[in-house]
Formats: sequence, structure tokens, C-alpha cells
Amino acid sequence: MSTSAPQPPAGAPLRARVVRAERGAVLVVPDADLGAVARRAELPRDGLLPLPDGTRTPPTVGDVVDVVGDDAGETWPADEHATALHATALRATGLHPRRTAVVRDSAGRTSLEQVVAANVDVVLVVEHLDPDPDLGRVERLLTLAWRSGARPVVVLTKADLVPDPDGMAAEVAQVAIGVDVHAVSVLDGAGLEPLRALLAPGVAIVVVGASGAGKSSLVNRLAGREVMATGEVRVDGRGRHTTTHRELVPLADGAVLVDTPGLRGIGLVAAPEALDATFADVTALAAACRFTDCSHEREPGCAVQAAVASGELPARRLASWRKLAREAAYQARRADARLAAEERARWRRITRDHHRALRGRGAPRP
Ligand SMILES: Nc1nc2c(ncn2[C@@H]2O[C@H](COP(=O)(O)OP(=O)(O)OP(=O)(O)O)[C@@H](O)[C@H]2O)c(=O)[nH]1
Ligand SMILES: [Zn+2]
Repeated sequence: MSTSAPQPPAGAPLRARVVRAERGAVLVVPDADLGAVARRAELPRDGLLPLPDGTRTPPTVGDVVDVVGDDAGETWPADEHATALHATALRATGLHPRRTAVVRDSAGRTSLEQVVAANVDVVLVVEHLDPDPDLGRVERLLTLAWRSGARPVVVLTKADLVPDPDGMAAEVAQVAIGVDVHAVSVLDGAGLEPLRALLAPGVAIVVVGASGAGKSSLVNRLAGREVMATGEVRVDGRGRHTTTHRELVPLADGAVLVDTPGLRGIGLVAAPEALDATFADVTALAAACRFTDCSHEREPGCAVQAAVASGELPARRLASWRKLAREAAYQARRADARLAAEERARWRRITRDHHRALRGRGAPRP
């Protein structure tokens, strides 16, 4: 934690990073000192912040925002006890364009997808080596990672429990095209060095993977302290972490972990380009199919089916691609239906308001 945290020149906004988004406010740290004590910054009344192009968006964890203080020359508090001296809230005034965005299909009826984390640099796709890794799950999580725009890295945990971790890693690497695959063990520390190298200052990582994959063990080992709770409730010397819980957690060497509840149990969001990245082999083969809209089922001249027949492409791989492509198509249709419903609702409101305005002016009822 720095004592010489950057200070905005009087009047000029400070670039800050959102460590948690709340209703009406965000908790922020200076973008240049992600380990600093978080301060509260009020949002405009509608809870939205303007991007440079004028569109207004709700900020989320990881966002870079402009903040201004009410008192010119206010310093960032050096430690938690100093926050009382800085009771005046900052104000968030603008949102910087997102470099990357982890999105999930929104359960709500009003928006199509929800950004659960912004400006993530690296997505660690964590899967165990024991029991055997689930290749379909790795492919699903890689698709999510590619969709975000961040760099995916596969981490295979529990290497100490299997006789040939490197051989298994090589097999997984075949379904993780263009992605580094590391076999690691938190027990003996094997394979952790290349991961530490990823944790450069300012780098934001997220960790995705099934329950029991070893996400918390891995992150805590990388951080050298417990930053990700392995159980339900986190208890430490100062009691439960509730109100002060930040979702952008300092790791080592200036890197941060995005640990937000929104990331747990994340659904796949329709994204054909992300599927193309995950299944670059299938995509490349498909380019040689006779029909451009080939579904690779039983069309004549299907290069994908031919590759399966010759053993070049595992049938499992094609089945996995098909399953995710169907899901993506289903979600795209659902999003379209929701958009259409929103549009109808908007028109109903507009017509109603129009009629009210007419009546208000004493115009004859239609
Ligand atoms: N032998 C061995 N066990 C490991 C390793 N990493 C994790 N484990 C064990 O695997 C179990 C699950 O690890 P967690 O880190 O809690 O897994 P998680 O992915 O955070 O699980 P959730 O919190 O449920 O999402 C724990 O019992 C760990 O001790 C490893 O490298 N070697
Ligand atoms: Zn085909």
C-alpha cells in the first residue's frame, strides 16, 4: 500500500479503477496504484457514466473512470484509518472505453447481456488433472475467455496426483489452439513460475473453472496469502469481510485478481467469433466445405465430416463445437426476441405519452 499515492491536480480528474460497483456509487483506487485504499465515488443520479462518444453505461468492476474531488488537492488516504479524514466523497464523471469485457447473458428482461468485469487482461481457465480434465469444459471456458477479448491461459492443477502431467497437458493443448497450457501443483510448486511471470504490474486476471478445480488454492499460492476464500465465509483477524470487500483484489507485484460474484456460474454468451477462435481447426476445415452455409451434418462435399472420417479431427471435438454453436444460436435468438419485446414496449410508451400530451392540450380523444 503506497503512501505517496497519486493526487489529482486541483480540478483535473484522476484516472481511477473501479474495485466494486454499488448502487449509486463505485469504490475506486488510483489506476496507477491498484493496491491503494479504496475510496467511494458518487455516480450521477441515473447510475450511469458517459463514455467519450456520449453513450451512458453502468460502471462495473475493473472499469477505468475519471473521478474528481470536492476539495481541491485532496490526497488519497495512506491507510484505512485515514479514510475518516476524507469523508467528502469523490464524484465519478466519466468512463474510459473498455479494452476487454467479460459478459454474461443477463437474466433480467431489460438488458441483453451484462458486463461482469471490464479491462481484464488474462483469463486463467483452471481445470484439474485428477479426475481427468473435461475437454468440453475447457473448450466452453476458452470460448468465454476469447469472447472477453482478454488472453486465455489454461492451468491444469493437481499435477502431483498424476504420473504424466506433461503428457496430459500436451493432450489438452490440442484443444486449446493458440493458448499456453501449464500443468501445476500448489503442493510442490511445480509449474507456477510461468504463471507468476504473467502477474506484471497493472495486469488484471480472472480465474474461471468448475468447483473443486483448484482456483482458490492456485490464486492464494500465487498471491502468497489468502485472497480468495476457499470456504463460504471469509474470516480474518478483523472479522468478516463484508462492507469492505473489494472485487479487485491486489495480488503480488501490482497485479490484481478480479473476484466478483458475477463471474461464478457464468453462462456462455452468443459469440460466433469466440467459437471460431476456440475451434480454429474446425473453422479452417469449414472453409473448404462445398457449401458456405454447410452445417457439417451430412452435406455432400463437407470437409469437416471428411476430416472426422479420416481421423484428422476427433469426433468429440466436432460434437463439442456443435453443442456450443447451438447454445450460441439459441441465445442469439433469445436476445433478438428480447430486443423486439423491448422495442414494442418502447413504442407503447411513446404512443401512450403522445396520447396523454394530446389530451393534456385538450385535443379530442382519438
Ligand atoms: N493434491 C493437490 N490438491 C489440490 C491442488 N490444488 C487444489 N487442491 C485441492 O483441491 C480441492 C479444491 O481446491 P479449491 O482451491 O478449493 O478449488 P476451487 O476451484 O476454488 O473450488 P470452489 O471454491 O468450489 O470453486 C482442495 O481440497 C484443494 O486442497 C494441487 O495442486 N494438488
Ligand atoms: Zn461442412
